[in-house]
Amino acid sequence: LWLAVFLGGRERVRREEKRVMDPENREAGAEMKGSMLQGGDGNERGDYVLQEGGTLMHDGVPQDTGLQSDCTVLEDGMSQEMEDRYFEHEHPQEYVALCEYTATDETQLNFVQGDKLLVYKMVTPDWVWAELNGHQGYVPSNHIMKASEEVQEPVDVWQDTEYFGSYGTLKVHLEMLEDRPRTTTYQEVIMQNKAALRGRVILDVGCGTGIISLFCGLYTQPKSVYAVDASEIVQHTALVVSQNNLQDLISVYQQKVEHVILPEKVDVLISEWMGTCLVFEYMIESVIHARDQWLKEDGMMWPSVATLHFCPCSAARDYESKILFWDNAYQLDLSPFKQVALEEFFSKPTCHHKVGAEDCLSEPYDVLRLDMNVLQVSDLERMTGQFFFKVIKPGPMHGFLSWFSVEFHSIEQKEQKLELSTGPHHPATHWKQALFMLDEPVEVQVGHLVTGSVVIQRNPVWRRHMQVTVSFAVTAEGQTEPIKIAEKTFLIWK
Ligand SMILES: C[S@@+](CC[C@H](N)C(=O)[O-])C[C@H]1O[C@@H](n2cnc3c(N)ncnc32)[C@H](O)[C@@H]1O
Repeated sequence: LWLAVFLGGRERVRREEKRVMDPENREAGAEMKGSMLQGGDGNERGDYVLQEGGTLMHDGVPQDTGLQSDCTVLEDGMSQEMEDRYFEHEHPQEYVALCEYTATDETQLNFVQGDKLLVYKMVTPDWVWAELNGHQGYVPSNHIMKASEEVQEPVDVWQDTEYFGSYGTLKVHLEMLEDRPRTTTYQEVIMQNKAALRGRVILDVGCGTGIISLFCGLYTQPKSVYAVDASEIVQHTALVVSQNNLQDLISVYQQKVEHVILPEKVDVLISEWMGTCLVFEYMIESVIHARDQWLKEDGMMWPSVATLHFCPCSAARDYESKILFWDNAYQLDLSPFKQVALEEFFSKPTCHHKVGAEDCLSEPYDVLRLDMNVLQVSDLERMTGQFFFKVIKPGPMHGFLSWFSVEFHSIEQKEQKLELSTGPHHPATHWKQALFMLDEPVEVQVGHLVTGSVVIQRNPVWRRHMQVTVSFAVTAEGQTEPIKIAEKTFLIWK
């Protein structure tokens, strides 16, 4: 659900620009005598001479300093125009000294490593005019770097600020609470296991408003419930717990579950962690960490199993409105926009999309089945599933529809389970379905086979994101040569 906020939110931009310092240059002492500037390393920089009249000479060649040639040189080596220009019109910028520097005359500044200097102007490629502790003077440019570059801001590859920020708003939680198929499934699981939960310790990973913990407190008599969430919403959750007089049973922690220290191990770990295409957001990783850290050996995971389903489908309305539209609009051929439209509309799945069950062209196929008791974090990097569809309804196959379901195993009756499905044959949930549109439809007939694979590759940098590659072949009944072979990769969302 974070997605909606994320898409509208501000993305962090990784700073590509990085100043590379040459340690030899940095260490080399620069000399300056009077108005003569000398390059510190004595190599390419040569000699600079600021002549009367303001002309800066480099190895005898006049340099363009951006100054008028008829400006007058002041006693300290600065021209009047420099002063005007630097001090009245330029905004000084903060720089940091990379190492110590001892001035070789009174027009230069002394400084030590870490000093913060205000730089007014780059006078030559090697010298800047700067200020330190109220004194102004020349500073060799290879001894300093911009303060903003000083410490590379660590990139938040989990985007936790935005992520937990979005879960800190009530709008997101209201949408989840209003999703009755979702919320009542968790309620039912707890009620059905009421007897087995008596005296047990429960961990609610990502408790949000606390609804699951509150159900546990209300319907069962657990020993204790630990409700953990890193978003600010839990400040209110703690009040709600007291308001319902459940503070002796439920303890609320505002922390990432990876960092929480609980007083004891737990019998049951319950969490609502599922995202688009089951795993987007990769909160599942936090659940696995919590399981390994806090669940007793024979403890119960809820959900116990999570399954991703795919199904070939028609989506004529989407294809017509987004792609065919460009063939003829207002009696004009706008088809050159079709390629742009494919990129813009169909390079990512259409999420939270409701496709009718009547648009499914075959029975769905379980492409991934995750056993939450044994799943490892390393399994999440690349997940591959196969599909094998037999077409039961003819039509244009515009793409694949995907959704997930989760199972909750009973604590006492091993065979009994409760299921929450987000598919088109079940009551709509806030997840709806994800539609993976092909670039062009394939006509399929009853009996055709659509076989292939789905690969979910987690983004190696942005840990909440992934790409989904669907490869498939369509083969007519009784034939061996496919009518169509294709592959398409979709981003969710980076
Ligand atoms: C999908 S919401 C579910 C909220 C609530 N359990 C419910 O059913 O209404 C997921 C919640 O998990 C929290 N969360 C995600 N990752 C977490 C982590 N690593 N540690 C703690 N909380 C986390 C989020 O802040 C969010 O409130």
